[in-house]
Amino acid sequence: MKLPEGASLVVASHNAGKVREILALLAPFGIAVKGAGELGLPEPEETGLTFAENAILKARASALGAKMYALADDSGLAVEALNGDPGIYSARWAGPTKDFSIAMGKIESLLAEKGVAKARAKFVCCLALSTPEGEVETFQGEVHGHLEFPPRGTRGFGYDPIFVADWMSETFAEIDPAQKHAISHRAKAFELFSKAVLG
Ligand SMILES: O=c1nc[nH]c2c1ncn2[C@H]1C[C@H](O)[C@@H](COP(=O)(O)OP(=O)(O)OP(=O)(O)O)O1
Ligand SMILES: [Mg+2]
Repeated sequence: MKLPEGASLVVASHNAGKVREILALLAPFGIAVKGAGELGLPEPEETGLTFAENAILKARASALGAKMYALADDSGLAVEALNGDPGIYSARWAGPTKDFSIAMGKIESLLAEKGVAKARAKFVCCLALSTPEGEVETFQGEVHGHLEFPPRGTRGFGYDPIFVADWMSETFAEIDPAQKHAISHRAKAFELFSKAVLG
């Protein structure tokens, strides 16, 4: 589907780090963008069992609530040796206070128990666009790499301080945001989204 000329878009996320990245990716397209928070839209319960299901339910909730086009992002870190955990539960592993040092510590201890060093992992991002009527389309991207402990870097958000992409030596929290936008799971999903919807 195409975003109609002049239509504005709600970014259906309550995660400030994510919203910052999506706004940066959207910036070159000159679309009027609003945040779900500023429109007072609720944060729906993420009852889906896949990234796509959760992205769709978040996009629909904002689109129907605001009567606007809405773009949602469901994403997470999947660790191979942990059978893909935390996966769609990546935000929930950080607990109600959203403390990612707890979540990263949990991954570190689970890997230590298994005796796994430099665990293979990937970030996954599924973007869902909903029309004001609730018709949806999804776009998914991944970036592959491994985990390093202890966490390093102060940029980015979430699990960025332990993730090192293939062919890189710095974590996602150490690199320039522009470098992350060149290779990230979110950037890859956004590339598919922008070609299909904004092109
Ligand atoms: O680029 C990333 N760099 C580091 N960590 C990341 C990234 N992308 C997702 N993640 C982790 C943290 C985030 O909290 C969780 C997504 O969970 P997810 O439910 O999709 O988002 P959320 O609850 O934080 O905000 P919201 O649902 O309102 O969009 O995965
Ligand atoms: Mg969430």
